[in-house]
Amino acid sequence: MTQTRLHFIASKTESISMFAALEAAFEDEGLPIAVREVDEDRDIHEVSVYTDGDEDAVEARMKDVLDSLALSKPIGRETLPDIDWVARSLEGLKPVRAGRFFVHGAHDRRKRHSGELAIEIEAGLAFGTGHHGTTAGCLEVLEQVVRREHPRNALDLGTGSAVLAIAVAKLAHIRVLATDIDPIAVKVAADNARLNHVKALVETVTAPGFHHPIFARRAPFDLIVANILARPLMRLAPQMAAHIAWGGSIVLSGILDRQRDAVVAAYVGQQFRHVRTLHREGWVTIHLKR
Ligand SMILES: C[S@@+](CC[C@H](N)C(=O)[O-])C[C@H]1O[C@@H](n2cnc3c(N)ncnc32)[C@H](O)[C@@H]1O
Repeated sequence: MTQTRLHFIASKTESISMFAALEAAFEDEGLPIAVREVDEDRDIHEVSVYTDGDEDAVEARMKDVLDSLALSKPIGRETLPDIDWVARSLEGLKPVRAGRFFVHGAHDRRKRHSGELAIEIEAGLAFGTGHHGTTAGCLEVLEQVVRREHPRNALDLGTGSAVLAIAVAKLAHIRVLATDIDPIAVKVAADNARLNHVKALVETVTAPGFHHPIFARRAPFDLIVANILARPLMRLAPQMAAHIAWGGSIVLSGILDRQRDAVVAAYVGQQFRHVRTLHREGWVTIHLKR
């Protein structure tokens, strides 16, 4: 699919506030946004929004966001060549260490250390190589929760590449239900579970939120991890409460720093109590218990 990059030049200060404002504006669509330093001495930065949809509509919303910050910038367009960018970017990915986990591609198998829990991810078309602050944050919190609480029945909602489901299965040796709204991600998740020798423990299912008969069979869970986004997570709070066992833990991410209080409030309203918030690269991972 052809992608378009819409971009403009800004100072560092402007680019920081624009990044946050654009991320909020395009949160629901999940459009990738990037800031890169062009020339540090002259304070030139470039802000880009990537879309494979209606670029006129995206440009109009970028202008609205610029207006709301009283900024006016000419917006340029670049049509990106038709390349499998996920596959291309994976080739150059460095492995990630989060807690005891070592998440790597096939090319870094030899870098595994003994004592580490290695997870091999060839994510391809699904999110979750471990590089994003939200995934790494979940891995770190999950390690602590599993060590302390010894869960026996886990759910990874919004599994993407299945990186988190694989992590829980490898660490706790328990069954994990791994669900995603996107059937392509579910196929990738199943392939990754097989690649990591936990296919017998990780069951993959396509489901939006909790809409699937499997939840009636598999709930209540004593551990739920969901790395989605703040708004869907807030909407899901009552159903999370309905599917978690008393004393169980939930680990939530995909939440920006400034959205943390609203998400915690939504879950406190469902009789969860806040245990810990981990901050990583502008994102938070929240651990709550019921
Ligand atoms: C940010 S990725 C997280 C992937 C992986 N769990 C990780 O932590 O790296 C979010 C995933 O959630 C899925 N998703 C978004 N909304 C969902 C929903 N309502 N129900 C199920 N999956 C959803 C997306 O398709 C995507 O694969």
